[in-house]
Amino acid sequence: MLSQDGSGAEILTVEEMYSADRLAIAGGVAGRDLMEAAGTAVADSVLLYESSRAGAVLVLCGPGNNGGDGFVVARRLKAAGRAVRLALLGDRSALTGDAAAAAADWDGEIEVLDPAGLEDVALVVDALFGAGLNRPLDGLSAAMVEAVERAGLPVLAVDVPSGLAGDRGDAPDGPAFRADRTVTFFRKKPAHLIVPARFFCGDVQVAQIGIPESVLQEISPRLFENSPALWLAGFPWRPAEAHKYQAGHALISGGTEMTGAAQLASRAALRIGAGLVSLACSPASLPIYALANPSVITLAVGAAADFVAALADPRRNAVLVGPGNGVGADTRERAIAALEAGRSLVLDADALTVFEGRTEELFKLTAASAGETVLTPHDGEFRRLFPGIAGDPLERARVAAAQSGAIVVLKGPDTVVAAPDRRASINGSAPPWLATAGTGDVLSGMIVGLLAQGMPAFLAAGAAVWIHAQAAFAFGPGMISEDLPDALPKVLARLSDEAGRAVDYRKIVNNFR
Ligand SMILES: NC(=O)C1=CN([C@@H]2O[C@H](COP(=O)(O)OP(=O)(O)OC[C@H]3O[C@@H](n4cnc5c(N)ncnc54)[C@H](OP(=O)(O)O)[C@@H]3O)[C@@H](O)[C@H]2O)[C@H](O)CC1
Ligand SMILES: [K+]
Repeated sequence: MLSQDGSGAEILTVEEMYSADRLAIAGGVAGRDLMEAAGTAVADSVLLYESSRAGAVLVLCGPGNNGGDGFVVARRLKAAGRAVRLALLGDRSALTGDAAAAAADWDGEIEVLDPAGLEDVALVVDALFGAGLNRPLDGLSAAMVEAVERAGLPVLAVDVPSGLAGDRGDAPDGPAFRADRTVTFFRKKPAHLIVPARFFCGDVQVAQIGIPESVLQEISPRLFENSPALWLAGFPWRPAEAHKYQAGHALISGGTEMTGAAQLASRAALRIGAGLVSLACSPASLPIYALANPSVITLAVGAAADFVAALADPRRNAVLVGPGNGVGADTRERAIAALEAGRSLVLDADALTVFEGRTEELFKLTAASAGETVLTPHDGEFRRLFPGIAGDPLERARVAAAQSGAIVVLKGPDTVVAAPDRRASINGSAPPWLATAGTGDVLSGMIVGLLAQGMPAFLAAGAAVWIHAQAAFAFGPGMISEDLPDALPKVLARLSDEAGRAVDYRKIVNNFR
């Protein structure tokens, strides 16, 4: 599942985090040591980033181990010479276990939580609730959130901003801190990545606190942060001795009116490394495609039957139907032909819309197909194709993948790639300017380009989503879709260095010198 190194891409649910805790403690790590390391990591983050602030750090401690972390933070900051105040929600006598031990090591005053007592405060450390939040904030904690917000004070959240449920990406049910920074432990949770929960966390830092990596074998998480750690080891770099047929052949279905979409997709498929790209289009639109895309093979295809003929060539091993194809029977027939031909297939845009209200027919075909299918809906297409599925993007993509037997790419600022076996990746960052016309066509072209090169669909979709966002970041604001395919090589070059392939390419260049 994970690339060989698998370094740190896993995302753990709250339940899995508690298991990691238990497994670490069962393996001989003392819970108190975990808490000491957690609190120290938070204190270090304050000292590193907030040292400029005059005024007191106010540590808000809750009744559990999140609060226990807070006692460690306060003690460490005080020892480092920072002005620190500590306020506890509930009674000190109610503290148990590691939290009680951490409180016993605190030699300062323990105030009662007081929304009115913020005047000399420069920074709030939120150690009220973390993984254990199980209901919306109310009473004093809710009042505290409001008072801190009104005072405009910066917040550093311990593990998860209080008020946010760690496993959910949707907006919190009640008040929640809007943290400038969150320090979490061992691995991120879904709330740290899924929009809008992610926006309450600010900059998320992951601290290692002594939980051994080996616990992951036992937990075997199914959720990952989309990053090269997940798929770089399986990225289809072109070997030195390769010829173009070894890098696959993508067949892309082009529309007659909207001729831009398939061109963007074709260029992107070539740029991501497909050996050949054939663009199947109507005879009337062929000159438009042929003139504008010299490196793309244009295929005159009239009725759907001709598209079936184009699929007869097994070398055309990956297919994309949808971008600019038009919402009509012909598009649906092309998609069905590709599914029946058992090719690796991306269905995007119109090829999704044409199955509205006909998902049973689609799912029968995707389940029966010998090839892997990738569906790439944006939110609107998703809701039309899967009207009955509710929840946050992660949950919805997972349910749709299970129902359709396909890889589902639910596009958004936190694009989720989900597989039928519940594996899923969340893309943690994409620039706002990526949401512009045509970028979806480029993405679907990148996915089919990687499928053509034999990359497994779950990893191909993840790699394409991540590289797509990075290319957009690299280009910067003002980017339009035409810029994206040509912005890919820079990201690929960076990745090839990261993959340690740089030596090969330099060797090749030196050979030709
Ligand atoms: N491996 C790690 O990640 C480590 C994490 N640590 C820290 O431990 C917390 C989790 O601690 P836990 O005690 O399990 O839970 P919390 O401290 O988050 O919550 C404490 C209790 O608060 C009650 N609760 C929940 N929601 C509310 C609410 N809205 N209002 C009032 N009270 C609430 C609930 O108890 P109930 O009995 O009332 O249900 C919670 O149990 C984790 O976040 C890390 O910060 C370890 O320190 C180190 C290892
Ligand atoms: K917290």
